[in-house]
Amino acid sequence: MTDTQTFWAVVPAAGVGKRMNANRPKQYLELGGQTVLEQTLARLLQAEVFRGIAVAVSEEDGYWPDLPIARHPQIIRAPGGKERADSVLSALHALAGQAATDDWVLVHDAARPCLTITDIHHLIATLRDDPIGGILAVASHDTLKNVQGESIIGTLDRSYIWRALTPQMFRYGLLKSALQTQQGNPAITDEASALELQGWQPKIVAGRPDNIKITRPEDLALAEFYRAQQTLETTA
Ligand SMILES: Nc1ccn([C@@H]2O[C@H](COP(=O)(O)OP(=O)(O)OP(=O)(O)O)[C@@H](O)[C@H]2O)c(=O)n1
Ligand SMILES: C[C@](O)(CO)[C@H](O)COP(=O)(O)O
Repeated sequence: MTDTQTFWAVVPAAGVGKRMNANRPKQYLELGGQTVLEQTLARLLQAEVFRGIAVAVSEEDGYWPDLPIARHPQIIRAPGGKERADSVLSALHALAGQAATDDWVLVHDAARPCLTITDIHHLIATLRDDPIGGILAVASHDTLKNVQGESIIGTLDRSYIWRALTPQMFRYGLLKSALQTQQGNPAITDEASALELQGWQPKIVAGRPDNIKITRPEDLALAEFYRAQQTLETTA
């Protein structure tokens, strides 16, 4: 195991949060006395493994400059893109000249503030000597149905079905190349799908199911609950 590897984080934070239906993009909603984005970045900084964190924020976004964390020495701002994959690629471009081809990049959604330091360290420890990389994910524990309209047309074999989370951890050069090749492809909703379409088979690493993505209004209270539970765990 080489201890001289370098790790970067990329945080796509340029979405508008349509499904949240709030008065501002969901990453700027209040959570635990700060914004969701600040809480997510705090978890990444607390892991004490990243050389730098590139955050993709919308150009029109008036909220970002007012956040104290925007001036943190490890934070690098990048312009957001039309889709999440474009924002991630933009953040990778912002690391050009600093990140080496074989450096690791962990891409983590700004909308996932319940990520634990333990899961960051677990993902890195599991994949740091892997040639490709992989993702945190959660195995499905429910029966899953294939549906057309309002009718069930089949039942999926759930032993093959996992829910992808973030961070998704890949080598800088490989990830940048895959996202550039797949730019504009609407099927690319995470980093792993871009690698898959290039013929790679990223690894799955079991992560905590409370690492939820704040997507709909009810998710904010759930995130508050999970973070409170995590605090109890760490102080027990
Ligand atoms: N053009 C985009 C779209 C999304 N994201 C980010 O990608 C993460 C996951 O995306 P999602 O949950 O879909 O966020 P939104 O696109 O904002 O949500 P919605 O689809 O409801 O608008 C979020 O942190 C979001 O800010 C981004 O950086 N750039
Ligand atoms: C990257 C991701 O969070 C993995 O589950 C998910 O694909 C993001 O999808 P979204 O539609 O951009 O929220």
